[in-house]
Amino acid sequence: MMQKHILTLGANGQLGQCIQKAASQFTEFKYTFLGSKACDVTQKEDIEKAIQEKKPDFLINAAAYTQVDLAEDEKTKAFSVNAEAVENIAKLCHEKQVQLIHISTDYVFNGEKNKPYLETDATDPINVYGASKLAGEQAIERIMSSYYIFRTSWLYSQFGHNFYKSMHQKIGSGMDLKITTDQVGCPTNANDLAQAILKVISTKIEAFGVYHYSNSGRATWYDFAFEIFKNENALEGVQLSSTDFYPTKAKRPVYSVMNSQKISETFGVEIKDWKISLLGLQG
Ligand SMILES: NC(=O)C1=CN([C@@H]2O[C@H](COP(=O)(O)OP(=O)(O)OC[C@H]3O[C@@H](n4cnc5c(N)ncnc54)[C@H](OP(=O)(O)O)[C@@H]3O)[C@@H](O)[C@H]2O)C=CC1
Ligand SMILES: Cc1cn([C@H]2C[C@H](O)[C@@H](COP(=O)(O)OP(=O)(O)O[C@H]3O[C@@H](C)C(=O)[C@@H](O)[C@H]3O)O2)c(=O)[nH]c1=O
Repeated sequence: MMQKHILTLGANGQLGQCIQKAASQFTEFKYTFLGSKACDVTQKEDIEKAIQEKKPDFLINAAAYTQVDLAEDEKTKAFSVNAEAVENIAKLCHEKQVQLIHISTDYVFNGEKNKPYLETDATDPINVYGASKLAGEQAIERIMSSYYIFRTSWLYSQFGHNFYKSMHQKIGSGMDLKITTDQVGCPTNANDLAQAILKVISTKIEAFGVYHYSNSGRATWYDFAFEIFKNENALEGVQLSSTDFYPTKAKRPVYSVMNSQKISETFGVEIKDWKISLLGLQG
């Protein structure tokens, strides 16, 4: 049987690098990884060329504009990558019968709920990044049916820029760190997400649609920072304190814990506790 081919765009970002790493555990597939230089998703002809040349069965779109605060001032750019480019990807995937795997965010919700968000809950983004990601989701839903949209939250890993790495860099610095308790969500190890994505594809179940995938449990950003330093026995080396207000340009949802039961029941994807998964990365 012909090996199925997975094309990943935005391959040098945090998730893209985690997918490259996870690929070694899913050897039944052939892979192509293209970064933003090889395929700029805002250029329709770049996507067209990549699909034409590689003829993938699956396209994972790991490309995104992810700077939540800057997006407030760069609305056009955020929408260009997170919405318009996604619309073109969806059109081309639909035309060429490529299954699309797209990643979205907990920031599509307004945070007014107080129990974990379900896929069926109403979206209502409160910042530009969230609005641009929602527009991307809606374009896919309008254009095609053979898609997976995985909404995830608070991604971190050994790759790229993320909260875990910025805290880690402060170990032993003696710095005064004030970390907010004003949001409750769930840190998610991007390596776990990468494995979940490949696992879903490998099941061949084809139950398309929107799925929530995060690690389990709940945390504030302060809890997350505390756990990072604790795991390194480094609580002494910084001045860590909590604050209930850390001013930022973009508003963020006060509550964005997601319920990942649907993906777990449909595909048998394992959902790890966030503290255990973090320890796995640090231990
Ligand atoms: N990070 C997080 O906390 C969360 C992320 N998500 C979603 O998960 C997905 C992966 O995020 P993550 O890996 O963390 O993000 P990163 O910012 O680490 O990676 C995004 C990648 O997209 C690339 N990219 C940006 N613009 C373009 C473009 N025009 N053409 C091609 N590639 C482009 C970037 O490349 P370059 O740097 O060269 O521009 C970068 O490599 C995204 O959809 C994001 O919205 C969801 C929830 C939480
Ligand atoms: C650096 C720092 C941040 N904070 C606060 C600011 C903010 O409210 C919160 C999180 O900070 P960040 O800006 O790192 O995280 P943020 O960019 O909001 O992370 C989000 O990224 C996008 C891409 C997503 O999709 C979301 O799921 C989520 O992961 O922590 C502190 O309280 N103290 C600090 O020293």
